[in-house]
Amino acid sequence: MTDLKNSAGNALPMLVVSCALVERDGAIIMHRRPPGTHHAGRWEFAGGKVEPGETPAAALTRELAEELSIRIAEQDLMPTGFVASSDAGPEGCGIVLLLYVCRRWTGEPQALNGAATASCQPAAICRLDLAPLDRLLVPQLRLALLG
Ligand SMILES: Nc1nc2c([nH]c(=O)n2[C@@H]2O[C@H](COP(=O)(O)OP(=O)(O)OP(=O)(O)O)[C@@H](O)[C@H]2O)c(=O)[nH]1
Repeated sequence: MTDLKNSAGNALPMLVVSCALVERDGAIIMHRRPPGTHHAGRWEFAGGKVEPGETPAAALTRELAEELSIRIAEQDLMPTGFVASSDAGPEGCGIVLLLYVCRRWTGEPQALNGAATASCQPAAICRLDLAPLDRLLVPQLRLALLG
């Protein structure tokens, strides 16, 4: 457990950003975590950790370039939902996972470093073997896509 605290005395969680990339037919591009990582083989919304000094949008832009080799513009990211867990995470530090929706990007998404991708209609996402926090985001995503 981390002993980092903010000025209110709360333990600082790891901040993680993720993105539902919505294709023209409404399918979402999902990402399967590569071998050797925490939750390897489970599906997630693409993204990753926010590094010190980064904004969430900048971190997501970087992660999508590194993870899927696509480019996005920060103004195309729509904040959509979040989940907070006090005990998830490889170091037990707690995690706040933010979800954005993005409908526009440049490049063809590619799975890199042993990962995989799949196009999945929103109604079918919950049938994937999802990482636990990503599963909690699915109802928020479906609500946002209805609007
Ligand atoms: N998306 C997601 N991440 C989770 C969940 N539970 C959990 O501990 N995490 C952690 O959140 C972090 C996600 O960041 P990441 O995708 O950049 O992590 P990584 O280990 O693949 O990359 P790294 O090589 O930069 O450490 C990882 O430490 C991962 O273990 C979960 O349910 N969903």
